[in-house]
Amino acid sequence: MAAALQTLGGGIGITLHWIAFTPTIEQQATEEQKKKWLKLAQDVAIVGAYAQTEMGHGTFVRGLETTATYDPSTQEFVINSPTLTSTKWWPGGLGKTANHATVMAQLYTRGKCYGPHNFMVQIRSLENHQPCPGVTLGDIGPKMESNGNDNGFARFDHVRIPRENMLMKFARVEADGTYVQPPSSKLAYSNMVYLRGTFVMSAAQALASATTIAVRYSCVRRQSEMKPGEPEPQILEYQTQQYKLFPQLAAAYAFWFASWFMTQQHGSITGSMEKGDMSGLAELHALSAGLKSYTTAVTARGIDVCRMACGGHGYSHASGLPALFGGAAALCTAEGENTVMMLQTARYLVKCFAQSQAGKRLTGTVAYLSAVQPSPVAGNRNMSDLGTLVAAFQHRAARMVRHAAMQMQGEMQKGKAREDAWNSCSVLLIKAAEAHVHSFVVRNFAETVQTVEVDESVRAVLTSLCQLYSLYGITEHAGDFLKDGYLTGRDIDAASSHLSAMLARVRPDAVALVDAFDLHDKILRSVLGRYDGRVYEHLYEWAKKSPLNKSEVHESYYKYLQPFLKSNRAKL
Ligand SMILES: CC/C=C\C/C=C\C/C=C\C/C=C\C/C=C\C/C=C/C(=O)SCCNC(=O)CCNC(=O)[C@H](O)C(C)(C)COP(=O)(O)OP(=O)(O)OC[C@H]1O[C@@H](n2cnc3c(N)ncnc32)[C@H](O)[C@@H]1OP(=O)(O)O
Ligand SMILES: Cc1cc2nc3c(=O)[nH]c(=O)nc-3n(C[C@H](O)[C@H](O)[C@H](O)COP(=O)(O)OP(=O)(O)OC[C@H]3O[C@@H](n4cnc5c(N)ncnc54)[C@H](O)[C@@H]3O)c2cc1C
Repeated sequence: MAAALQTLGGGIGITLHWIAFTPTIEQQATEEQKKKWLKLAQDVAIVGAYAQTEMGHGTFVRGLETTATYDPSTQEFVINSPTLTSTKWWPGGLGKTANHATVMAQLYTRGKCYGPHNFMVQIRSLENHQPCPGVTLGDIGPKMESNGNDNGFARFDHVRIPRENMLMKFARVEADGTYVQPPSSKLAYSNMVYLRGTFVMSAAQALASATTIAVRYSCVRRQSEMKPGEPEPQILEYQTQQYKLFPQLAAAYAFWFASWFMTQQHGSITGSMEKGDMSGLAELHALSAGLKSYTTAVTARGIDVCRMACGGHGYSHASGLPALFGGAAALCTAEGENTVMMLQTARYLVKCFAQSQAGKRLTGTVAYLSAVQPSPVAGNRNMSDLGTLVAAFQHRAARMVRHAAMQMQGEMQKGKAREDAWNSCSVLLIKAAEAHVHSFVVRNFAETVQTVEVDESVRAVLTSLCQLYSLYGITEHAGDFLKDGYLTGRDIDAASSHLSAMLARVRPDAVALVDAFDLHDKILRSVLGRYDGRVYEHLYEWAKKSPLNKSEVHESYYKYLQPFLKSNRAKL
């Protein structure tokens, strides 16, 4: 993944060739079509972009305006951008790098629209890289981060492609224009499900990078006096610094383990789908959408906490943290904007809740929804027991899902249309879905630390990290757990004091825990996070290389400052 994210130099980028274009061929092309394009893509004999989003639509895929109209007389599709807002906008590599693109377009045949489908379109000449006839291309301009990637725009003016360029593994158009339905219309979205799943690992890696930088730097940096007259301590000795960094470190491990589960689930469910069993698709979509949304949001916030914990040097590009934040922030929007994705998970939860109310036994990641007792059993809980912590998160999620679903039912009973009831409860629905994903991450973390094949001393450290992650979640969201009395004020106090104990428990292993991510300096690209800890010498060397230091007196002095100073002095 790190290699794939490596751009080939400023201004071009083939990240999306690897993580979106090539997987789309793998997942949506027929065997015949794979023979034609897959090896070319894998050998980078062609470079591709995944062109779905348009200037006017990103979230609402069914609202995309690009058209692919079938012409049976020539057995071709005509790809067209009918409006300005239909201009493909954002796809990575589309501006200057790619010579092919999978284009998501509304399929029209025999005068009827069959919705969004993927089409292979050559966009640049393989001889001179000039845009193909009818294709207008360009870069969309500077962005918050990742300016090495040429996110681009594309317009199509009645560009003709052979019928065989429709990716036809699921849906097909016959030579005479007959449309053949896919097993599910959502299979055209399969690449997005796959990519969302990979974002969970991207988030874990990003948070692992940020915590590696911040923890290592917090052992190098000495500041202030903890006791008068004593030497300045490492800033990691301050409990507040531990409270900032260790929950992020624990989350990095939690998300890393969640990405293992996501990858395994994706493999097994898509394996079943290959055999025609579509039953797992809804769960896969809900899990990938929710995990992508949750992990990328927590990661972006967590990276900024790490940046702030490193003081002024954290704000310098020398730390690598601003770039990491910018990249992680992109993950919150790309591949399905986080709010919309979490609402997709909420939609699945409401559906499952209704099924469980109707007596159906739920399975998979929602099984707990039918098993959790509505009546709280208050009492002195053992807040250091992982089973107790997992049960608390599941009870919280089940209560919030039930509450949101019942609110929606209540709105509809008052006569509101389902869509209006949904919208007026969508904040509750989002919070319930977040609680659901949070409970999954906690449960998965606990199950992984209890079963992973490691030395018992390592298991003990991972168990402490899992307790820390869970206790942090409970104290940060205490109101959710207190609301129905499932946890008492005493339980929350116990959780807080146990959390403090866990901070102190993790401290001696903090550097080992970040070293275990095994992120090379070349990947970290951070003076503060250097493995050898020689921060100050390298910070000075880094600064001296700043372009502003190429000359002792910068040309701007002669152009602007000198005349300005002169005129001000003349007035004295
Ligand atoms: C270490 C790294 C550190 C930092 C990072 C460093 C660098 C990174 C920096 C820059 C790079 C950043 C990113 C690069 C990576 C990737 C690039 C990005 C690519 C893209 O963004 S590609 C475009 C992505 N676009 C989207 O995801 C669009 C989102 N919208 C949708 O998916 C759909 O429109 C939506 C919202 C699901 C709605 O679909 P629709 O309207 O058709 O359905 P409904 O809501 O009506 O639901 C109907 C029904 O269908 C079910 N369903 C929906 N989707 C799916 C699905 N995919 N699979 C299965 N089922 C689906 C839904 O559940 C409903 O079912 P029900 O009726 O309830 O039974
Ligand atoms: C770095 C980067 C790389 C990208 N790479 C690609 C790529 O390679 N290929 C590609 O096709 N696209 C790519 N994209 C585009 C990306 O997929 C879209 O930006 C994303 O899907 C969001 O769509 P949008 O930008 O239209 O935002 P909108 O959908 O307009 O969202 C704007 C706001 O409206 C809210 N909103 C929208 N719908 C709803 C709803 N139903 N309920 C509640 N709130 C809603 C959203 O939550 C959001 O806050 C990339 C984007 C970025 C930032």
